Amino acid sequence: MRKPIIAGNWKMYKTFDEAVEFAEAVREKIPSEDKVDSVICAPALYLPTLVDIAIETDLAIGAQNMHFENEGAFTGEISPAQLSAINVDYVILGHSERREYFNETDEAINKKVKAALSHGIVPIICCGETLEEREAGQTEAKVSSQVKAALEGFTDEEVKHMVIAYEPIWAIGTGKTATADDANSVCGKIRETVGGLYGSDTAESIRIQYGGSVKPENIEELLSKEHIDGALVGGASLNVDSYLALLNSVR
Ligand SMILES: O=C[C@H](O)COP(=O)(O)O
Repeated sequence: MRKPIIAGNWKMYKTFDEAVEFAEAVREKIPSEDKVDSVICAPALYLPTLVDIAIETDLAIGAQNMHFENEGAFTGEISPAQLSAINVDYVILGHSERREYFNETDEAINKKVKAALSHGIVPIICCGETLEEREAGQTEAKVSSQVKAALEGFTDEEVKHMVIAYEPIWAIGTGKTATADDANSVCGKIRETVGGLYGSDTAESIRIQYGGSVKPENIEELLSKEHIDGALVGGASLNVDSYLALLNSVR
């Protein structure tokens, strides 16, 4: 039985005061971590404060990106060592916005996954197809090649602790959600890909989220599907009531 994981991705939203207000409002209302892993991935400059607010609660804090080197002359970047030193638990890697606007490659993402694991940070590895790729029948090939590239060179145990987020790019921030059956089918293919690389035990253990216009109104149906173990949520994670409703949708 895989524990659901619901992660909010705040992207480049919220001022510092808004972030603090949100974390203070939700911290005592997070469902038990025995039931669901509840994560907020916030802009980097808020992370130390949010980690402090979330300490000794069931809320976990994540970053939205990081470099793969521990230190160096990389202006503007943040390292895995810096994130782990402030007790950040998760990091989103390879989000489609990073791939598209910041030229992140599969190779860099693979290095980042390695770096995250070596610092005890759980990577949330994103994959997903464009509308053109979907219409050309290339969804499975695209997603599977992204997953293979990101997961190259690990042990079974390491892979079991990763999280994969399937986010069809055409469903991000558009209000269009993949149907629960379509999302489940692609998440099932991702599981098969992981199984082909690391065996069925690992495939059954790794958690796969769906992301793309997830809201309190559609999360229950998504979570009811066999291969969907949670959600990576943008817009609907920015509001206290809606974030808590997403978490409380886990039965
Ligand atoms: O990382 C989150 C996704 O990009 C989904 O964003 P959204 O829920 O606003 O569609």
